Amino acid sequence: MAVFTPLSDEQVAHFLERFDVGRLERLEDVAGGTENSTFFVTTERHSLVLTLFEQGEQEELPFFVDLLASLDSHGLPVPGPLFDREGVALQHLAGRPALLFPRLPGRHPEQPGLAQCAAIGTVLGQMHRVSSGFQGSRPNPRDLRWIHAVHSRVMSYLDATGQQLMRDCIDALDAGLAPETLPQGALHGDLFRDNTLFDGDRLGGLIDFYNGCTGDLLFDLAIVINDWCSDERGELLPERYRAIIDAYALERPFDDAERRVWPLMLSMTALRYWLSRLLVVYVDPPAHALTPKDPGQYRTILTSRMATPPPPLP
Ligand SMILES: Nc1ncnc2c1ncn2[C@@H]1O[C@H](COP(=O)(O)OP(=O)(O)O)[C@@H](O)[C@H]1O
Ligand SMILES: N[C@@H](CCOP(=O)(O)O)C(=O)O
Repeated sequence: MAVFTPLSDEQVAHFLERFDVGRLERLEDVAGGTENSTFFVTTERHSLVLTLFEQGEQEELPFFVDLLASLDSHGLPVPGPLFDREGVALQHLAGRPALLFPRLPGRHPEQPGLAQCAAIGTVLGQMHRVSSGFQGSRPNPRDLRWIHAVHSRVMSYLDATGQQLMRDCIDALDAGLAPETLPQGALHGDLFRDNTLFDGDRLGGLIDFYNGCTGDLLFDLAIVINDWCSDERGELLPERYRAIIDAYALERPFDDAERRVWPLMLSMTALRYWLSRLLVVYVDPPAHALTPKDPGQYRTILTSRMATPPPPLP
């Protein structure tokens, strides 16, 4: 379930009066999602999504509004926030910060086909190309410094092999990644399949930008590759990999530093999710009872990335 703060039709009808969207026709709770309360809102003229922010860094919300509005203004398929008649996007409803978005079409792809992989590579490359000019700043909260800061909190929950894997990965990142300077820009920060919508092979859009930040563009691509292209054993699926990488490179070619660090970036983002999932399971469970995501999946992916270098970037 993903409605932690229920809303009545009356509350939402009253809220919508601030916007030029027409009268409320239907309000539905959205079952998916993990952090915020999400509602589908149908008015006389629009299909919308209403999000109430339940947790997280609420002072960061203006950054997310600016980022989405900027990407939307460049014609990227993202839900650009709606502004009310006074030009304000960020609202309050039922004691929570609230945003209203257009509802994008489609469903999350579980087993993405090659056309879907190419589409996500293209749009991520386009997004990175325009986002390098984005003026906002939110340093990546899940970078190498974060890994250094939190890994000791989960070590005692790992067996000896897991501890060694984590140490070896951090040592490799310190030696090979830390000294490099990579192309920068705004990132989605969590572009898993379940943060995309597809109508057949047509990309409906990218959603859930609440891990959005600024930093190494390659970090974003590595997250996509690990989620979209890993099999049960954590190994890369070569056809999906090629489809994403080639489509991305046509939009934003890689530089030499990115080619050098690519294997490490895949390991780093695998470690980032292994760690964040371990923290949820053992250290800092969320306030709401939800089934936690399996840390073991990302341990398996990291083991594979550390053992087998990926095909090089073009
Ligand atoms: N703009 C949108 N268009 C269509 N569906 C959306 C949109 N935003 C969210 N959703 C739906 O709501 C679900 C939860 O949204 P999400 O932002 O991922 O929540 P959470 O931050 O709680 O994980 C998504 O999986 C998707 O089905
Ligand atoms: N997609 C992530 C969940 C979001 O990451 P978080 O760091 O914000 O918890 C996953 O699959 O673990």
